[in-house]
Amino acid sequence: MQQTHKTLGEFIIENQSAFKYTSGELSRLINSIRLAAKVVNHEVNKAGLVDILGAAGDTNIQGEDQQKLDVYANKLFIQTLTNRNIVCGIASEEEDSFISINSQDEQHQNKYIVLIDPLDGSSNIDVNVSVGTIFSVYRRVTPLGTAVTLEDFLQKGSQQVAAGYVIYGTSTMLVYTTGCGVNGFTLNPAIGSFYLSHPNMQFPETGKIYSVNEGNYIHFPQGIKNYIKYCQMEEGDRPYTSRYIGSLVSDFHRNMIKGGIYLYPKSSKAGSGKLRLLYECNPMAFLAEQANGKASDGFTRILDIEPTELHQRVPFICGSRKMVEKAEEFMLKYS
Ligand SMILES: O=P(O)(O)OC[C@H]1O[C@](O)(COP(=O)(O)O)[C@@H](O)[C@@H]1O
Ligand SMILES: [Mg+2]
Ligand SMILES: [Mg+2]
Repeated sequence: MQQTHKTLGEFIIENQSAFKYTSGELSRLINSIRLAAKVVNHEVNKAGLVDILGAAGDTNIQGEDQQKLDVYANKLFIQTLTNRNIVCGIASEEEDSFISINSQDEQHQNKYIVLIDPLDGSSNIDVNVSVGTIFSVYRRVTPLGTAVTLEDFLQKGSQQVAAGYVIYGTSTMLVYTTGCGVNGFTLNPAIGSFYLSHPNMQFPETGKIYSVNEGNYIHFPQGIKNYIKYCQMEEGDRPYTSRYIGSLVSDFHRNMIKGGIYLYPKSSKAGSGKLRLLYECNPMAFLAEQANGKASDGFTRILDIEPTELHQRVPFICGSRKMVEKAEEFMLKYS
């Protein structure tokens, strides 16, 4: 990475005023995510994976077998955000309930909460395929200096002040928004700095890639079945290419660069879909909209959904605006 690219730190300082929400505290929060991501990246890539690969032998509240790396990443992000005394609460895919971080000392009246999927794409961990981390940041709604409550976490996605992901792939990137566009930073592992490599990332208005687990096809609503057939027809700009990595972060990242649509619909197997609203769909939807893309459950804008519980799942359709609108047309017409 030539030195010409500015570092994440330089970018934040330069854009302090420009960002809609960036405050010094929020910048320190993003920097904490960056620090933790570097350590997780090291573990994901280091030779000594034997000690943190494989199943941890537990299951999380979702009933999913926890991989050691899920547990390791979860502990690391929670520790980093707690020790740097930047947030007043954390909710994680790997924790049954939210964690209240009470710092009673006066000067630390932290106002931000973080919801996190510490390791996204868990099924890829043992097979050396890219995985990610997803985070979502809100201002608390209950009084400063008190213990956070569930109300602080059950906010609509439209209330987010920041959201982003880390992708541990052929290179490691931090991609985030604070409400004024999406910027991507690539880690130069030789010196441990993230450099602005993808300024102002935008979804192409349309694309030729659709990402869905077609193994669930027979369980999909009729509208989704018909949309998938539409993608495969020899007509107009189609057939599209099917690309599905099995890691939301990786499929989203590729589609944002090349143009495409990601679908995880509800099905007779997964009644509300698989992805969690608060720490997967909302942050990815915020990023999508900030990059001129779109995200819905097939009918409702993801960022407008009123959350009812911490780990609730919703159907998720996200990507290039025209492709999402076409899928919504099929959902409206056939479901
Ligand atoms: O294997 P499936 O059912 O297609 O699900 C794949 C999806 O599940 C996920 O792995 C869910 O995320 P977690 O790995 O964090 O549980 C997404 O990253 C991915 O898009
Ligand atoms: Mg996930
Ligand atoms: Mg996960």
